[in-house]
Amino acid sequence: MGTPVRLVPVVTRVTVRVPAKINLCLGVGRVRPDGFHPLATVYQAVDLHDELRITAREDGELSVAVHTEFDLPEGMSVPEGPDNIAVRAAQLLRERLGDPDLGADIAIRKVIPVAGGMAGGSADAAAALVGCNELWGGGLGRADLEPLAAELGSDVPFLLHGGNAIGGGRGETVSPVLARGGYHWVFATSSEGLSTAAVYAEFDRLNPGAPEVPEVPDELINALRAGDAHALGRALSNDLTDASLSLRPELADTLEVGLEAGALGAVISGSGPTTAFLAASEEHALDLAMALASTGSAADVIQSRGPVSGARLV
Ligand SMILES: C[C@@](CO)(OP(=O)(O)O)[C@H](O)COP(=O)(O)OP(=O)(O)OC[C@H]1O[C@@H](n2ccc(N)nc2=O)[C@H](O)[C@@H]1O
Ligand SMILES: Nc1ncnc2c1ncn2[C@@H]1O[C@H](COP(=O)(O)OP(=O)(O)O)[C@@H](O)[C@H]1O
Repeated sequence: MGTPVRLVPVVTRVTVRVPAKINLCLGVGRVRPDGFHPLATVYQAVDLHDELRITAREDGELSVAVHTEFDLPEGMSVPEGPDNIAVRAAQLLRERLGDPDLGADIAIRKVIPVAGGMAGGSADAAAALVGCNELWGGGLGRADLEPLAAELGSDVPFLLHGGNAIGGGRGETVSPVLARGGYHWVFATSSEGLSTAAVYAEFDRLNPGAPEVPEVPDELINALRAGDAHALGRALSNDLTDASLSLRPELADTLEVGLEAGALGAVISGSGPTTAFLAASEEHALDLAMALASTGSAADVIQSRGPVSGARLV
């Protein structure tokens, strides 16, 4: 009989990369009794990544430090404490694993715009689930992490998957879309964030007759199946557009500039205020980016590609 063996983590530090998302279509139905809206959306994960470096601790402490690569929208901050959604994700996983001594120092390098409609917080939550599961030897598979992800936020489960996927329910049920091709995007960010809850509330005010069951347009699925960027550009849609424009009218000008500069399609990303423009090629994306940057209305103009994978250890 020797001394009891204490299980120690196999690794002491992991790095996880996690993408942003856009909604190629966002069908929104009438608000449910629980306050959420039924959605019929197609998510695409795009090549704009946050990176989380997570170091194990054995004293049950969870800390977070955030380094942003850009100026935050006015009046906006990313919490560096228990309110950070990456910390909430780690806490939830720890409860699921049932060991209060599990701890971690989480360092987030933020590249995804904050409060921009690109799910940056949700992405960090998905990354923290994947990273801490590895670090703590949790042994949970993606299917086990999904319910935890859904508890953290409606679009967290998609960030575990990535690619192109249909989102149903309140956005948390995710099924992959058979799709072909890669797409070139240009994003125009804003110096002012938009609250998701405020945009949904404005949607309710503007749409008392919203359908109970929203639908994904066939044209969009067909465009993705065919890998046809021109058809995809024509099929982009977002039921939150009027609500976002009602709160931020100047976004209409940005959409117009991109379309006049030849974008195949333009759409507000999720609840906004980031706007997304589809280009036919890398060169076309550069032309669009220059046209958008020259107006000076965007905080930043970013070229990107999609689809890419979800949260991954690197
Ligand atoms: C609009 C979307 C489109 O993908 O993306 P973002 O623009 O935030 O990136 C999502 O629905 C955002 O999902 P997420 O940001 O995870 O929302 P949650 O944390 O679950 O909810 C925040 C708030 O948004 C509202 N909400 C969210 C989802 C939903 N289907 N109906 C809602 O009404 C509720 O008021 C809720 O309190
Ligand atoms: N790790 C995080 N990254 C970004 N925002 C976070 C994070 N944790 C909490 N938040 C809070 O979430 C809100 C922004 O959420 P975010 O996911 O960036 O926007 P959106 O829902 O528009 O995609 C802000 O109020 C921010 O303070």
